[in-house]
Amino acid sequence: MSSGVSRQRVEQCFRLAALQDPRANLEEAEKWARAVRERAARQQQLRDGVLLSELSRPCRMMLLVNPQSGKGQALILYNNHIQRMFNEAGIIHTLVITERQNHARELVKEADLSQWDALVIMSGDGLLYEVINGLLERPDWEEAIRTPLGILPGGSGNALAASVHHYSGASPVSSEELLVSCGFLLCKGLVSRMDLVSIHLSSSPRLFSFLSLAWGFVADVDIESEKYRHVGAARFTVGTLVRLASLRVYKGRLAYLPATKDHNNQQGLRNNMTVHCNNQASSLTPPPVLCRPSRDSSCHNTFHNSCHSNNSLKVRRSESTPSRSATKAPSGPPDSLLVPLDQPLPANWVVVPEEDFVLMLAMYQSHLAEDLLAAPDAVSDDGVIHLFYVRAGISRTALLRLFLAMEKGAHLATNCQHLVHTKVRALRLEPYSPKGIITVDGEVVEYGPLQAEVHRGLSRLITG
Ligand SMILES: Nc1ncnc2c1ncn2[C@@H]1O[C@H](COP(=O)(O)OP(=O)(O)OP(=O)(O)O)[C@@H](O)[C@H]1O
Repeated sequence: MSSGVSRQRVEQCFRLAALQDPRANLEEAEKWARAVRERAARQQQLRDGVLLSELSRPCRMMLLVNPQSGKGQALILYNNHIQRMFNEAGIIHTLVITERQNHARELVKEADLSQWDALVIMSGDGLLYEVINGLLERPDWEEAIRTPLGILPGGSGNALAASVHHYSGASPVSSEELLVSCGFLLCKGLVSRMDLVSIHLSSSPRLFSFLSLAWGFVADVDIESEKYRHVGAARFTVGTLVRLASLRVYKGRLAYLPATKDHNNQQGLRNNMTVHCNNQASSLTPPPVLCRPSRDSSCHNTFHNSCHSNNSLKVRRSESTPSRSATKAPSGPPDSLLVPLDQPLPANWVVVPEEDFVLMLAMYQSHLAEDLLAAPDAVSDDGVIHLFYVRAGISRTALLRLFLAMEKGAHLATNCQHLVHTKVRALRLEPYSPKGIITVDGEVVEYGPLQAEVHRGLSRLITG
């Protein structure tokens, strides 16, 4: 009744304004047409299952801010941009300033989640990692992990924020504009599903990752560039150049369970808490694509799907800080595709023939950092791990070209014969090199054998 009355009033206002100022007619009509189009598109997305729901109004958010993230400006950015935006949008939010590592994790483990419509993180990706793993450590994890999560970029990597912006269809923007864009998307409050990947390390509890798993060049740059944090996102460029000068080869065995056509066809069929599994399905995998010969003489022939990846993210590593994998194991769903790490792989897995790598990167969101579009066709809940690896033998020039192309997501079109991209549902990595770095969501974990399995749409993400 009241909404009918208010709609009548709005329509009258529109007609009145149109009559009074004919010059504004076109502008006004375009505004209305845009609003109608956007609403229709949103409703279609809700029907298609791309969007799950809208946040209820008024909305109550817990906003977790890491004041140390990025250049230490997160609170200033909140005061300058977010506070007013949220107030105008009628979002009731409680600001929680994190004080130390694992503070956010402890908070969400204990929180009465019925009081919150969403948990929003204003920081780099590390704080969201803590929140997700904290939610999955709760006895009521099945319900808790469905709490809508939001991200506001406050770090120097901001990969998830850049991915959310990308999923909204908007063009790339600068850091501060990214913050405003993500704030706006949070105010819209449209909720999608987000894949999580469970990761087993040899002697640490299972952990959950929402962004990436890296070994070799990418992980090295990520960690080594920590010392250049003061230059912001440019630290990855500096780190890449430094690491290129001392390019290394890593030995190991990589194997994976391919994503199947069957699985991809099921994209519209959403399964809340379990992954669609088909252990018999490797025969349905698309045949490997022979890459076109590259004009770059440093690249040799190979097979497999084309493509590749890059570098970066932030990471805070300190000897006095417990490692990411050192905390209590989350509960969470079972891993139906994995056998124990010390057992042979199931027969339907593919073992990569090469044993010499420059990098391995598994991505489940589109961006590896604000300006690194590593997996351009990834969406938040496609149920696949985008696996990239670069075989040894690539020249420094070719590797640099890949990273530069990645800024626009064009690395997949460079036809580099050393770059392989394939979509998988699970993987196992056994490094042979005695030393190295492995990162999960941009931070260091125990170095050694590991395996991972994607859990489709396990969590909820506000994507706008
Ligand atoms: N007040 C604090 N002081 C120090 N560390 C904190 C504080 N609050 C949270 N942390 C920890 O900082 C770690 C890194 O945070 P996060 O990744 O969000 O930011 P960042 O490292 O600055 O981001 P980026 O890598 O994008 O630069 C998290 O693991 C978190 O536990």
